Amino acid sequence: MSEVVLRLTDVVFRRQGKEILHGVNLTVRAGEHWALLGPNGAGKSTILGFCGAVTHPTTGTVDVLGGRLGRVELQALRRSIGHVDPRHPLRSPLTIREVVLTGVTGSIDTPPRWQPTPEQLEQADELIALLGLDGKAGERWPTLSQGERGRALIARALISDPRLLLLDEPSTGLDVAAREQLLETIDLLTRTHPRLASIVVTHHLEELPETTTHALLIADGAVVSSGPIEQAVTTASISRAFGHPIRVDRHDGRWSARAARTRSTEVA
Ligand SMILES: Nc1ncnc2c1ncn2[C@@H]1O[C@H](COP(=O)(O)OP(=O)(O)OP(=O)(O)O)[C@@H](O)[C@H]1O
Repeated sequence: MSEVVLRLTDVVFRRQGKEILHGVNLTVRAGEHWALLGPNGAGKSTILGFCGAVTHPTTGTVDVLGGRLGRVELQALRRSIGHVDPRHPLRSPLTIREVVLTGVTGSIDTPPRWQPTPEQLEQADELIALLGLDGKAGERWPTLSQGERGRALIARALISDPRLLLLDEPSTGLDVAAREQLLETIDLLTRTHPRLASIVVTHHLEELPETTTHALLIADGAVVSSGPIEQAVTTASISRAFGHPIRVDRHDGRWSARAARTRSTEVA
């Protein structure tokens, strides 16, 4: 079996007298691609905060890349985790190439007096091409579409050669074509980076990459189902998690969900 990249054991999280997570278990291994699914307020971002070595659990343990949160230096751990956040707080008009290079420095802006090595520049350009942004390396952040920004941020995350890639609602704000291009790119990573493990957070089954292997479905801070995606994502589990009768389908590797309605003709 592949090595464990991430393990959450009996994780409980309390804030302001409220229990937000009630004992979550999750084991992610190298090469696995997880979806973290659930309705608004279920606790997805909170779980992603542990995976990204950003927050500590109240009780329970979180082991990320062999280091236990609370015992290892978080900054060092974070360098091995690629975190793609669509709300990336960039203010200055960096070019795509510069944005990708901020993945080397782990900063939002290019640090003063920092110069990339020729190898880092070459790697940035290779990733820019891999992410389908060929010929756009010199274009500036404010002029980019949401889809281009998303792909630039994935290149930024990959330049530090992470073992774990976290994608927080990567399709938010994308039109259908941009979403499909992004999903194709994420699928491509399974071939170019076969050891990489990933976790995609989403509310929408339609936004799952075809290459998703596992899913953790949560509702109200508790696990509804977890495991290989075909077992974890079913009409019953999704209906339970979202508190509504939802029919789940899969066609050509892609998932879809819609309300399970009884047609009036069938009722008659
Ligand atoms: N630091 C905090 N203090 C108090 N409550 C918090 C804190 N962090 C999260 N919560 C609460 O915990 C619950 C889970 O939040 P979380 O953001 O993890 O859910 P989510 O599944 O990511 O939701 P969404 O899909 O809306 O982004 C919410 O009710 C939220 O208000």
